[in-house]
Amino acid sequence: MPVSHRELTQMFERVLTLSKVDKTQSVAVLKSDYSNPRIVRAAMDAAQRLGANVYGVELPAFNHPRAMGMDMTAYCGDTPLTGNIAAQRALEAADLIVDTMMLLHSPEQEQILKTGTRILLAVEPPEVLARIMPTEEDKIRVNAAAERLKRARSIAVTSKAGSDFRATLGQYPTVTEYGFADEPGRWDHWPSGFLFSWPDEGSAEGTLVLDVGDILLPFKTYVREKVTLEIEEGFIRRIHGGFEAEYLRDYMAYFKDPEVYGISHIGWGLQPRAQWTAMGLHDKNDGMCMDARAFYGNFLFSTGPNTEVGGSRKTPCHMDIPLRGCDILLDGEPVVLAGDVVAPEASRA
Ligand SMILES: O=c1ccc(O)c[nH]1
Ligand SMILES: [Fe+2]
Repeated sequence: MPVSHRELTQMFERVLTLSKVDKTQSVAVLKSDYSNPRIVRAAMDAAQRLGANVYGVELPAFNHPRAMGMDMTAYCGDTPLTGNIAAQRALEAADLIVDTMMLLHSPEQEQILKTGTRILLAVEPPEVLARIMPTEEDKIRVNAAAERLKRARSIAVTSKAGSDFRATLGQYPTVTEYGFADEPGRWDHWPSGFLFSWPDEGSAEGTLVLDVGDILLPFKTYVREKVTLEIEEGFIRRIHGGFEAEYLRDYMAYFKDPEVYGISHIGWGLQPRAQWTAMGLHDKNDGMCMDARAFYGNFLFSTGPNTEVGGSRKTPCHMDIPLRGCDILLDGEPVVLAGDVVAPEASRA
């Protein structure tokens, strides 16, 4: 439902406070032609009310001629910031950037974070921001799960639908998303509440079955008939099923890039305020549907780029695919069983 400007500003004051914004800080609000002006205004007002030095960085939108759709997660890598060194310097000067245009999965984001600047992505509709306000408790739970994932050397995912996937872990870092950017060099996304890593290169193997009700992002569709992905040596080798399988095959083939079939970040959702059902109540262009990525107990896997953790796959095609009802085991020990979080205890809602 609609959120008033006053409430949206107060929400930003709360989340920027959690992100350690105060009168000692400088805050840059990064925007482009397609940013939600209400979010830009609320972020600017809230940062000023917290006493920070506030400035705006506006970049002309960048449309890649082959990108399809409006979802910024669909076509990754090049952004309105790409190649604009002066704007990047202006952003690196900030203690915190509120990103209302999306730098995620771009090399520039990593370069900026390496300077110690924090980045908070905020592009979802105000109603979603309000329903999934981040809390210190979310941080504690996500970090508890991250302590377990950091130690893991293998992951196995199975489901009644027929998934039987495994990979080794350790080559790449664990990434947490709990909704506020409170530590130097941290990127986070409001709203969120999940964690992930990447399979060791070439180690992802087996089958992932997208069952009825699972979600395909950025298509923003619920699967209606099973799609089976066969994975060997880190890459999807076969996609079969009915219409959705054909649609996914054709969509990925469009990029004419073998790297689109690489398995990207894999992890699970820990946000009880995110709902599997929420996507059905929004238009495709309302936002990127973080409910689907963060809902409690999902297995979220993705395809394509791994540049944000130093990988070599800089393909633009990125699919985020959350599955319900999976068992997720780390080193043979369950963290999720039948789509419910079972361990570590400190991560359970
Ligand atoms: O918060 C996000 C959003 C998209 C994505 O691919 C990862 N994390
Ligand atoms: Fe993703």
